[in-house]
Amino acid sequence: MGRDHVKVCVRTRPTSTFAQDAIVIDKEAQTITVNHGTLEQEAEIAATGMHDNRQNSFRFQFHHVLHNAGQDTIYDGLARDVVQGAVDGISGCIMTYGQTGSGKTFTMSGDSGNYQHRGISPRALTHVFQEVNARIETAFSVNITYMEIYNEKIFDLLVDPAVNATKGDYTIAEDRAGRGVFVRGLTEVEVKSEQEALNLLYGGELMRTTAQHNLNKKSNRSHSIFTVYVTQRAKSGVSEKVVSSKLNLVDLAGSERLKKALDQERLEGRTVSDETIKKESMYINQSLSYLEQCVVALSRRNAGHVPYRQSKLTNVLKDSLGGNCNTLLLACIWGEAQHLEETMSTLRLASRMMRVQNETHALEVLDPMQTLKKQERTIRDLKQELLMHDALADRSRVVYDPYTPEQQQGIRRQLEKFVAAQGPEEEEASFPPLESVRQMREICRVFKTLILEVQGDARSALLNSAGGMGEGGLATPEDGDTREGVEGGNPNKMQGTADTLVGSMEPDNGFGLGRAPDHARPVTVDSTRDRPLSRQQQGGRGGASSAFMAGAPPAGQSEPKDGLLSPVLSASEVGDDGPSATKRHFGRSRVGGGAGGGVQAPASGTTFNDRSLLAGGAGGGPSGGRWGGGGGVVGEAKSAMYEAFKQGVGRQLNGELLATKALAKAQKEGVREQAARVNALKKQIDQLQATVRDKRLKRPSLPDVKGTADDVMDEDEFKLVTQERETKRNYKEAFEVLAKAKAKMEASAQQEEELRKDLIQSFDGYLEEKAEGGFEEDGLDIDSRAPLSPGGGIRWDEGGFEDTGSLEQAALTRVADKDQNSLAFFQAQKTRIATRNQNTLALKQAHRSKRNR
Ligand SMILES: Nc1ncnc2c1ncn2[C@@H]1O[C@H](COP(=O)(O)OP(=O)(O)OP(=O)(O)O)[C@@H](O)[C@H]1O
Repeated sequence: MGRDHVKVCVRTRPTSTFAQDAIVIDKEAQTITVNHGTLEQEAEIAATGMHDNRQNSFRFQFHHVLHNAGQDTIYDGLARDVVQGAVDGISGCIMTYGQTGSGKTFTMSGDSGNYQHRGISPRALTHVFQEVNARIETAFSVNITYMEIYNEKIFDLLVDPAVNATKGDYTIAEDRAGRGVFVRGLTEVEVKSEQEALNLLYGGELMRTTAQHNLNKKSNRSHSIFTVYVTQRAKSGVSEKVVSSKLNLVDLAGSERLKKALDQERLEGRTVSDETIKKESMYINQSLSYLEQCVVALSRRNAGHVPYRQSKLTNVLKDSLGGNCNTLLLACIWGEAQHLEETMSTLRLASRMMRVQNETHALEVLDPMQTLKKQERTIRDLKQELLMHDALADRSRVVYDPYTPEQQQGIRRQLEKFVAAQGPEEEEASFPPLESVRQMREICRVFKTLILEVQGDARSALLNSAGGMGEGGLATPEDGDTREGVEGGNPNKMQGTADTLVGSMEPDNGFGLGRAPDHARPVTVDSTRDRPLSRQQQGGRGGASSAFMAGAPPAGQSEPKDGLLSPVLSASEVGDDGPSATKRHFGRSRVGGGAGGGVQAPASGTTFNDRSLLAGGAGGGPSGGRWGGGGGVVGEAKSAMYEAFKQGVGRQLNGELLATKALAKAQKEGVREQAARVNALKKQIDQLQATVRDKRLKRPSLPDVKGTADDVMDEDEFKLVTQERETKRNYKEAFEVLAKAKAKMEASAQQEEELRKDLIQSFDGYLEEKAEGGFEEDGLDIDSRAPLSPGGGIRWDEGGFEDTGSLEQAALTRVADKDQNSLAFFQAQKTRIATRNQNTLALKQAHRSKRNR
């Protein structure tokens, strides 16, 4: 076991405008000095020409400072050891930390379209499988999980995003003997090859971006954790030891301040509300600040309480921070002047991390199956030894199987003879011959039974004689006493059965039915009738209460000594609605409790509903995504591409959108006209009603035949009333037409929104596909439209039909010629692109069928 400090390295993102005056890197001493004065200080210095004594120069020392370093340097110089440790049985964790855009994802995952620029994760998988394949004497099992923590909620990246949306939150558990901290319920996939592992890595990344579209959450606003579990045991099966380790590859969310996050999102054209961004920033900052609190607590000489449980991130990383783990922190910084504040904060946390110490040792556990097998082998060997020993000692009658009832009876008869023997000679003759320790043990056991029987007989004889000496004197069969044993007038039988229990051995060598003791009687309805029922019993419903009513204690519960049946649930547990309602209540209160820190986690399906999707996606233009920034297509160029896309690849979809838009507009106009008609009719009704009312007030009253006054309508008034009735009918009809027209208009508007969203998504996919051209730079040309079938297939090309099997083979040969190790990466990319295309297609089809419903 060894104690090691967390290794901390700083990586600068290459930039042409590196703030050389403000950030001074000493590669020899591995230090960074930041000359960071506040704006007020600088203004003050400019105005007065005098420096104040506030510190504005900070020097940080790290294990490594890598300026303009390539991906190879990062992996071979830093990450390789951690991965090697994980294969050797010591868990490892590599974390990237820093502000958005500083190169965290580039460092961890790299460029998925470029083999040379692949990051730590794909390289680590190559490394792991190289070791697994090389160590032929060891049986490895490699399992993978991939998750992200977004707004303090865990998302499984190895399942469809829709599954995550319906699933409740996952729980974090700890297995001290094996895998350490893990997330219960997360999909864990066993992988047999590097390519399978790479497929999961890229598949998970694809899930992140798919969820980005569907849930409007952005991948760089979440923490992602890719975990590789390695279990190894000796193939020979001689050792029952199992060594477990894991490798956590953590890409943390951007650590910038809220204002910067807002500016950045706006710049990238992300179409979500400020509230959403604020909420994301709040969760990110909260979890990073808890991470910092843990690091501060751990960096103290005597680390007391470490607040791991405050956030999901720190809880999941519990054993990577101050636990049994080789931890490497890669702090990524952007060396430009405008990012100085973020750089300072990154360097501060990184330098604190330098003080954190971890304990590293391989975790060995015993495989229960192997242990059992080993013990079975030992027993078999020992039995053989014993047989040989018996044969040599002429003890051939010794048996090692359990004694049968007949053999036990034989011992019993011999012992009875021995007990009945008179004098030493008889005793000697009746003494059972001793053959083995096992036989001696069995003799003792049978002897014990005999003694207990005699004791029991003596006790019951005493009791019977005491009972017979009571009121009625000594009981005789003539007295009509029907007690067992007495009935037949055989005192021996009475003694023999009085205390012989059901299944006990009887003196005549058989198993008697005996008599169950009183205390062994089951509780009957009668026996509980007199007992007062507790409140819970009276109030309980369902299974538990019916068990009470039948008088039987609930399964698994014994009857309490005081005679009262114990309640299934305590009073506090049983609510008015019975036990199940109580459970529901607990469930709710637990949810409430889980939302600690004053912020309630979003209930699944609440935050990420269709409406928020519409709000984000239907913003009128293509969503920013990864294309919005980081050197991608920006602003006007992107709009121009979008326009071109609408006229080209997306023409059909755009045509549909325009037609639907026109229809929606015409329908809106129709609704407006119909609403005017309805309003006019309403006005007409009001006027008619007023006129009729007026007329009714003015007309004279005439006495009727019964002498009471009654209203008589003149012709004019009759006409008006008829007209009013007619207008009301027209109004009703017009209103119904209006309602139908409105419904149609809303459906068209919705269809328009969906088409627009489709168009934007297709555009995003189109851009991404274009960007896959990165392979071409490398000479690894992957055709994203070609079907991914190992046997090949036929595809349409400009020149006509082509056999893609031979094309694929040619591409593979080219890749292998260039670098044999890149084959798995190449294949995984093909799978990723094919999956992405399938996802896009499925998404479009789902939208279509929804629209047509
Ligand atoms: N060391 C580097 N060399 C070359 N390009 C880099 C380097 N670091 C970052 N980049 C480029 O900078 C851009 C932003 O990097 P990246 O996405 O890795 O940043 P990030 O810190 O992960 O940001 P986010 O928090 O948004 O995910 C990418 O286009 C990436 O290719």
